This record gives sequence, C-alpha cells and structure tokens, in this order.
Amino acid sequence: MALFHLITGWIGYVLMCLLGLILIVFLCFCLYIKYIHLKYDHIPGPPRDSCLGTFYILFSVFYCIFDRSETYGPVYRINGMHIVMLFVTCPDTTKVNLLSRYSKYSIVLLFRRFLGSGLITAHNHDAWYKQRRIMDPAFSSLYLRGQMGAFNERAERLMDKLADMADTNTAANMHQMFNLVTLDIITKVAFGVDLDLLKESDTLFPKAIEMCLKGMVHYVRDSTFQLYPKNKKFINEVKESVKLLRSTGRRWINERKMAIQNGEDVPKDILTQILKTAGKEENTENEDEELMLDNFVTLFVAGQETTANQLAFAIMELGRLPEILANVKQEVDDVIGMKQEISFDDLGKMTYLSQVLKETLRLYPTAPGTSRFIPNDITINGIPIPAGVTCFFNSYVCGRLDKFFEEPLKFDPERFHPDTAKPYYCYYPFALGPRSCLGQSFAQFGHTTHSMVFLYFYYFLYCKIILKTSTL
Ligand code: HEM
Repeated sequence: MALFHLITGWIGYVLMCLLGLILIVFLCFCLYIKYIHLKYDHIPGPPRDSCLGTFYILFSVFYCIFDRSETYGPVYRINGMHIVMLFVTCPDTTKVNLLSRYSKYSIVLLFRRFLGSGLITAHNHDAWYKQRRIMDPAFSSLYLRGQMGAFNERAERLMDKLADMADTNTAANMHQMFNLVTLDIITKVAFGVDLDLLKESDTLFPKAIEMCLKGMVHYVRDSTFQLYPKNKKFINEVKESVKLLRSTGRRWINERKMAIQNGEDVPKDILTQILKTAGKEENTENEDEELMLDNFVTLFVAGQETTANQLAFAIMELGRLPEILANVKQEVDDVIGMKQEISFDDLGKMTYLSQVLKETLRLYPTAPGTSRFIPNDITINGIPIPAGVTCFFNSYVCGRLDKFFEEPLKFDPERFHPDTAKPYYCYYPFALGPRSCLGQSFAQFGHTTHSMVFLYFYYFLYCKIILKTSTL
C-alpha cells in the first residue's frame, strides 16, 4: 500500500511538473507572438487565418501572392506559423538586396540530402564563393563555343524525331520532348555522358528528376508535408529518386576520377570542375564526396527543367501568335538560311528571337523567385523593417504588375527591343547580383544583345525547330 502511495505520489508530481512545463512553454509562445506583433505589425499584410498565423503560405499559387501585392503594395508581410516573411516588389529594395551578400535558404529534401550545400543552396558566403569561382570556367563562352557540335547534334536528333512523328501523324508533346532533349544536352555538355533519351525512351532518369522536383515543390509549399502518413508512398518515391540521382552522380564522378588517374584526356567540363570542389575545405573525404554530389544534382535541377519549361512556354506562345512566329521565322531564315550547322556567332545575330525568349520569361519565369535573409534593420518604401526576416522576391509577380509593364498579360517581344529602356529591377528571371544564375553570366563579357551562356545554346533549338517547320 505504501508503495502504491509512493508511486501515485510520484506520478502526481511528474504530472504537475509536466503541466507547469506546458504552461511555461505556452506563456513563452504567447510572449513570442506578442513580441512578433509589436515588432512587425506596422508592415501591411493580410490578417492571420488562425491562431497559428497564416497557415497556408501559398508559395506555388502565385496569383495569390500577386493579388496581395496589388492590395498591400511594394512590401507586405505574412506570418506563416508566426514566422514573418516579407514579399517585396519594390525595385530599389530588390536592387539593394539581390546585389548584396545576403544569405539564402537550404533544402534537405524529405529527410534525404538533396541540394545540400551545392551552389544554389549554400549558406556560407565564403564556401559558396569558392565553389562558384571553380565552376565559372565550365560556363565560359570559350568552353561552350567548343560544345557547339554537341548542341547541333542533339538538336538534329530532336528534329529527326519530330520529322518521324510528322510523317506518321503522331501528336508531339513538346514539353516532354524538351525535357528529354535538355536532359540529353546537360548530361553531354556538363558531364560528358551520351544518354540519347529521345531514342532510348529510358524514362527512369527523367522520371527521377521529375519526382525530385515535385517533392521540392511540396516541401517548399509545406515543410510539414512529410509528416502526414497519407503522403508516405509519394515520399518514398521521392527518396528513391534522390537516391538514384545521387548514385548516378557517384558513378559518373568515380568514372571521371579513374580516367584522370589513368592520365586520360578528359574534357574541361562541369564534371571536371565539380571534382575540383573537393579538397578545398577542411572537409573529410565523405563530406567532399557529398558536396560534389550536391553540385551534381544542383546542376540538373537548376539547368534542365528551367530551360525545358521556357522552351515549351515559348512554343506555346508562338503557336498562339502567328505574327510573332512569322517574324521569328524571317529572322532565322535571314541569319541561318540553308546552313546545316548553326555557329556561336549566328546566335548573337538573333535579336528578335532573344526578345521572344526574354518576353517568355517575363510572363512565365521558370524559376519564379528567390529569397534573402535580412540580418540588419532596413527601410522599404518608407516602412521600417526590423532585422531577422526573410524577404521573397518574385519575378512572376513583378512581370505581371501593370505599374511595371503596360498591358502585362499581352505577349509582346517589343518590350525587350534593344532600343527600349531596360526594366528597372522588376524583371529578374535569373535573379540578380552575386547569386544570380550561373548559366546566365554572359553579361559579364560585355555582350549586350544576349545575356546568357548556357541558355544561349537553347536558342539554337528554336532556330532548328523554326527552320524545320518552315520546310515540313
Ligand atoms: C531558363 C533557364 C533558367 C532560369 C530561368 C534560371 C534561373 C535561375 C535563378 C532564378 C537562380 C537563382 C535561384 C535562387 O536564388 O534560389 C538560378 C541559379 C542558378 N542557376 Fe539557373 N536558370 C536557368 C538555367 C540554368 C542553366 C542551364 C544552368 C546550368 C546548367 C543553371 C545553373 C544555375 C546555378 C548553378 C545556379 C546557382 C547560382 C549560385 O547561387 O551561385 N541555370 N537560376
């Protein structure tokens, strides 16, 4: 009996302590919310949906962010689960923040390392800077000029495939075609591997990338997504896809390492540069390998879907707008004529095509935004912003606001005519500043008509398609 009393006494005591602890946590939470209210409530923003703040962050529903930008102005606040996020369309703030050394977010996809500390997601400025300097040569115009053959060949393969489909009256899903061909190009030009996915119809690799991207969208939209049991099957598929991408990377990296060790002549491509990122930090061998794999996956994710989607959106608009299509055809006929091979210099002459592609990214930016953590107090449009928030900059929203672009929903390549004034920090489909897209750094070479390096080569696919369709 005494033992029983002792045990119940202890249980009562533990319960009391637990209750006390819960009460303290609850009070701290209330104080925290009060503090957040006092600190940030002067910034305009929608009311909170519930006691948890704004539960749905709605990153992917851009029209929602867009509507709010119209309602609340150049900077507004959302308290997502009481974490303050700012959505900014003010050009001056965009300029200052994106051109400065502010840090970014990181993604560990569904508990499995995905982009890790690779170029896009690296937090530490110095570590990122070292990687970027190493990668730059593989994106130089010098290296990419030498890859024209690979681009010509892959584009020809696509043309042959389309011609076959035309002969048999088979409908072509252009988005899917572009997905395969951009994957082919990246694997060849960046990693020296010839996949020929258009022919092989091996869907394992493209599917793995698609699953990873789907997983990433879910993760960004709701980071608690992985905790719900009903999502388990999907999550396992994503995990398997990440595993496949990283194990493929490991295999290709090891093959290249062996080739270098055996004194073979290896291309100075992205894979060779990725190998150089190892041994630069005080990392263990395992950490080095993981970093290399982060960059391997990063380049697929950054370079493949973005370009494939841009191509697909442009084809969609050209299909809708025969006049613009006729202008593009005319330019391609004038510059390329009957030539079989398209040269690097030909691409620079395609001014109108370049305008079409820029306009495509205004309406359909395939990497729609970026974010920066703000460590110091700043002022946006006269509103004081206390330090400690993350600012989101959305090119999709800016591209559709009529204060920046007249008749924003009209597809009009003339907006990007070389004689027209450049949009002032409201058009940034490749982000801006030091963390801008690595595939876009051609501007640094002082080339004004075309501001892309890697992407530049995708113009090429257009030329081919336009040429082919005019002869079919
Ligand atoms: C239409 C095509 C593309 C678009 C719209 C695009 C857009 C972007 C954007 C907006 C960022 C910044 C992301 C952020 O801040 O989180 C970025 C970064 C990056 N992109 Fe692209 N990109 C494209 C194609 C490519 C290609 C073809 C490659 C290379 C194969 C590439 C490689 C990268 C890399 C490595 C970064 C990280 C840069 C850094 O932080 O140093 N991108 N891209």
